[in-house]
Amino acid sequence: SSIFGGPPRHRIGPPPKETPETEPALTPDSSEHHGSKREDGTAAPTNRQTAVQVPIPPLQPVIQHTAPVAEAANLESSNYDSAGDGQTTPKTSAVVLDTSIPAFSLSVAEPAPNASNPNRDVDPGPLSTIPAPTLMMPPPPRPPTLRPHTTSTSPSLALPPQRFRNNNHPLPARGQQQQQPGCSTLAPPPTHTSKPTKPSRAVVLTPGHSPLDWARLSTNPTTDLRGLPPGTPYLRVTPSMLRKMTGRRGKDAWTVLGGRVYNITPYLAFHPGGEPELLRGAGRDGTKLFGEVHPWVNYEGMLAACLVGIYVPEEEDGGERAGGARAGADMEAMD
Ligand code: HEM
Repeated sequence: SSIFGGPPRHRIGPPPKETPETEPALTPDSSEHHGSKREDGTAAPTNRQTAVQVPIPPLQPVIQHTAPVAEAANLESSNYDSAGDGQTTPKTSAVVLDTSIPAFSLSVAEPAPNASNPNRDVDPGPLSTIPAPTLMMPPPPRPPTLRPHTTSTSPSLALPPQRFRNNNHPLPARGQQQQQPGCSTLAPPPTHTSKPTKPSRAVVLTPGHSPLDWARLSTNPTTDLRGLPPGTPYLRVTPSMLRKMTGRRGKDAWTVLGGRVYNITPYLAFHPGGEPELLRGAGRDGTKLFGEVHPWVNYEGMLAACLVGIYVPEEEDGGERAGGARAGADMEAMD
C-alpha cells in the first residue's frame, strides 16, 4: 500500500485528484460529463461500471486492451472538466485507464517526475511495485567523511575512539600517566640531554649604543677607532707594552684576541656584557676569556676598525732590533 490509501498501480494522472478516497466521492455530474465527451461513448459507461464494481480487477476486459493511449489521455483530461452534460457515470475514467493500460507502461512513459521526486524515499508510490533498478538511478556513493567513526575497525583522521583515550587501554598515550586532567598528551617526554639555562648577564645599553649603532659606527670608512695618530701603521705590541693599556690613568684599553691587539675603548659602551666585563680582558691576552663567554662572537669583524697591531713576544735585547725599535718608538709617541 502507499500513503494514498490504496493500491498505487490503479492510479494515473495528477496525484491530488486520484486518491482512492476521492474516486468513490466523485459526483455523478463529473462522471457523466466524462462519458459525454467520448466519441465512442457506447462502450465506455459499461467498462466504467465494471471497474467500479471491481476496484482491483484481476482480469482486464479485452476491449480495454485495444484502447489507444491517446484516447485514455483525453479521457483523463476530460475527467477534470467541470462542465457536465447531464449524463451520469458511476465511475471516472481513472478506473478505465487503470484497467486498460498496464502500470508498467505508464511508469516507463513518465520516469522523470518519479525519479526526481525528492520524497521518493518515503513515498515510493506506484513505482514501488516495479523493480527499482529499471526505474531510477542508484543513489550516488556518499563522499568520504572525516567524522569520528564509531566502529573500531574504520580508519579515521579524527579523534581516536574513546577507548584509546582512557587509562584502561593497554597502550596509553605518551606521558599520559603524568598528565593532569585537561593537559595535552603531545608533550615531549622528559629528557636529560638539555643543559639548564644560565641566567643572562647582559646589561641594558645606553641609548645610541646598541649593536646596530656599533655596526653603523665601526663600518664607517672615515672612522678611526684605533686611538693612534692618523697614518700610524700597525704596531708590534709586546707584553710589556700591553700591560700599560688597561683603560685606567688616562690610557686606552687594549686586549689581545687571536694574536691581534685591539683597542677596545670605543667599544666599552657598546658591549652587551657591560664595561666591567669587557675590561677584564684589558691589558692582557683575553683570547681564553673571550672564548669562555661567547666564542660565537665575530670579534674580527666587529673590531676591525679598532685594530692596533699584532701581539709579539718581548725582545730580549730591549728593542735594539729594527722591529722592536719601531714598536717602542710608536709606543713612546702614543705616551
Ligand atoms: C674579553 C673580555 C670579555 C668578557 C669578559 C666579555 C663578557 C661578556 C658577557 C658576560 C656577556 C653577556 C653574556 C650574556 O648575555 O649572558 C657578553 C656578551 C657579549 N659580548 Fe662580551 N666579553 C668580552 C669581550 C668582548 C669583545 C672583545 C666583544 C666584541 C668584539 C664582545 C662582544 C660581546 C657580544 C656581541 C655579546 C652579546 C653576545 C650575545 O648576546 O650572544 N665581548 N660578553
